[in-house]
Amino acid sequence: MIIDSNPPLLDHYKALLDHSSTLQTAECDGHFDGVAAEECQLPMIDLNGLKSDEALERVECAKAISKAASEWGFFQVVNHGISLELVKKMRKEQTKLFEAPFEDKATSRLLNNSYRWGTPTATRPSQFSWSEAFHIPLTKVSEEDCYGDFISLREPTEEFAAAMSKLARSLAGVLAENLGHRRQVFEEICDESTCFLRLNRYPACAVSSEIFGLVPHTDSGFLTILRQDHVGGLQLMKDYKWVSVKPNPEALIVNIGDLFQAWSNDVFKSVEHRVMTNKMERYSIAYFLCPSYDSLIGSCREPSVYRKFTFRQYRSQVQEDVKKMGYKVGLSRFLLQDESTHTTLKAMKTM
Ligand SMILES: C=C1C[C@]23C[C@@]1(O)CC[C@H]2[C@@]12CC[C@H](O)[C@@](C)(C(=O)O1)[C@H]2[C@@H]3C(=O)O
Ligand SMILES: O=C(O)CCC(=O)C(=O)O
Ligand SMILES: [Fe+2]
Repeated sequence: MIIDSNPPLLDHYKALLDHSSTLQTAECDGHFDGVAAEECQLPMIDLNGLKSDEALERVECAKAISKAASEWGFFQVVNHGISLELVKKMRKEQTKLFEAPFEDKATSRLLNNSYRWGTPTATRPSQFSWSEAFHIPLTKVSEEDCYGDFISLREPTEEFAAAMSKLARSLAGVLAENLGHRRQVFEEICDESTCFLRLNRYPACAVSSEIFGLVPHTDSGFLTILRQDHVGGLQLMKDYKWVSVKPNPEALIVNIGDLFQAWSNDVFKSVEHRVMTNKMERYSIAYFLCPSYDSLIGSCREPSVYRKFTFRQYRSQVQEDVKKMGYKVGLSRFLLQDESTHTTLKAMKTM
């Protein structure tokens, strides 16, 4: 059996796994239904439509984006303006970074000291994340000092982050406009202070195919753009079932985050997703478009489903819940009505 020891995921989780007589996986916790998830074709949007000379084509493209954001919460885009050459350069440098010895990644203050691995707070297998990541704040992307011995990562990261940022803002603008708002509304509340790039690596996992690469969650920000490699493993909730997203080398995946769901008053959906492990390692990069900490997120329509809150309040509530309960409760914490009922239902679901 090939066990990846960088990072030392197995050493860390062994005690929890050893606890049960059989290998206790997330299935035993009721998180797997025992049926292989069906592969789905996410709505595919050709972004050339937004630049068309024909007004009708531009409108149709914008409508297709909004439809996908409200029916799926997820879609994929092609002709997004990020070249395959840049994606390949990024992958090469990302691989070099993660291949570094564990101690270097964990202790050398790399990339704003943003290295994370596994789930330190996990008390049972369903809470494991068999993965490692760097969260690079956009404000740090250009700082040479952040890169240490990995300075060749700086140039592609800078270019990649700028392109993802432009794309995320443009998509958020289209979605806002389709709800009757100004395209610039997100330009005004999103600055670089909270947006970040997350470099993910999911090591090969020979322990069980039923351990998560990344535990089920919704993203907290406005919008996420993801580049996944050819391995696959991303699954999302569609019509109360987990479905797998087929990798497409030319496409980027876009998903709505909690704050966009709140802002749109539940028109756009922040959908739960997770990453399954594989016998092959997998890489991905996600860009998170977030508002500055103190901007107030209210609903763009009345009557509002959620009370107004800032991103700072939302983040600290998520962190508090994860610390206290081991999972994120999320948006239902901020519902104006039936607050306690929703929180209880969500808690029961994740038990
Ligand atoms: C334990 C957790 C931290 C996390 C929310 C979660 O319940 C499950 C996934 C985590 C994740 C992964 C992607 C993003 O980086 C993140 C900010 C998110 O929205 O979900 C983190 C959460 C977090 O650290 O707040
Ligand atoms: O790696 C993936 O496919 C998904 C990553 C993800 O969901 C996240 O970083 O929030
Ligand atoms: Fe996510």
